[in-house]
Amino acid sequence: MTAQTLYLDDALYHYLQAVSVRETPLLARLRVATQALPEARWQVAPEQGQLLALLVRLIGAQRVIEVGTFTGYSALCMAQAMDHGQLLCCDLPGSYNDIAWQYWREAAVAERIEMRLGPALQTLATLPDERYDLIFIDADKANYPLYLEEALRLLRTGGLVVFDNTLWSGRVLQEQADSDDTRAIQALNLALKNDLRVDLSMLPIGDGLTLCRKRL
Ligand SMILES: C[S@@+](CC[C@H](N)C(=O)[O-])C[C@H]1O[C@@H](n2cnc3c(N)ncnc32)[C@H](O)[C@@H]1O
Repeated sequence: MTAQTLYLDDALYHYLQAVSVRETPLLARLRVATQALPEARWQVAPEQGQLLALLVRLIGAQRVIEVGTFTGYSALCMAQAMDHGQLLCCDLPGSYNDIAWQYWREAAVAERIEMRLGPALQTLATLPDERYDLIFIDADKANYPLYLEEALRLLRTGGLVVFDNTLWSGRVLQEQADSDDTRAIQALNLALKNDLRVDLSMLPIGDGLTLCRKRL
């Protein structure tokens, strides 16, 4: 029996990337362009992007929402995995919005993406119940518990909500949390453990990725 998830040192992590990540040249260019920005660490890891694309394909997602788009890397991964359908991206206005559109156009997926700029909770509140297949949450952490409630309203039965950063660089271990973001992620993780509305798996990939499948 495997007793514990394997610790990945640098060598093993690079091996995992080398043998499993199929990043396209366009995604690689977007990643390199993003690395030049001060907020570079916001972007998901390539293996996370690839997992999101796999999830889109696994459940045949056609209506997808992303909360937190930045330069569009995770959105591009998901959009390219959709044969048809629509990806709604929620973000705040920023110079990185244009970078996202530049790469989405180059990938010929721009026509299946809509971007709404403004606080995502306000955007989500305008959307209809139980219409969406997959929702990826990767924005303001302090609102994660509220995003869970909105996601469960918006998802169809069997739909997936995916939260990024649920290990929060280890800060989830803090007994006296030093920020609202940390407290919110801790609260979300604890609540999900016993939330019978969802099937649950927390993956130690990237900064922690939690998958929740809506049961009813
Ligand atoms: C971690 S980055 C997203 C990274 C992106 N998923 C990727 O892989 O490249 C978080 C994004 O959330 C956006 N954001 C932060 N607070 C937000 C809010 N209240 N509503 C909408 N977007 C927000 C930020 O502008 C930023 O672009």
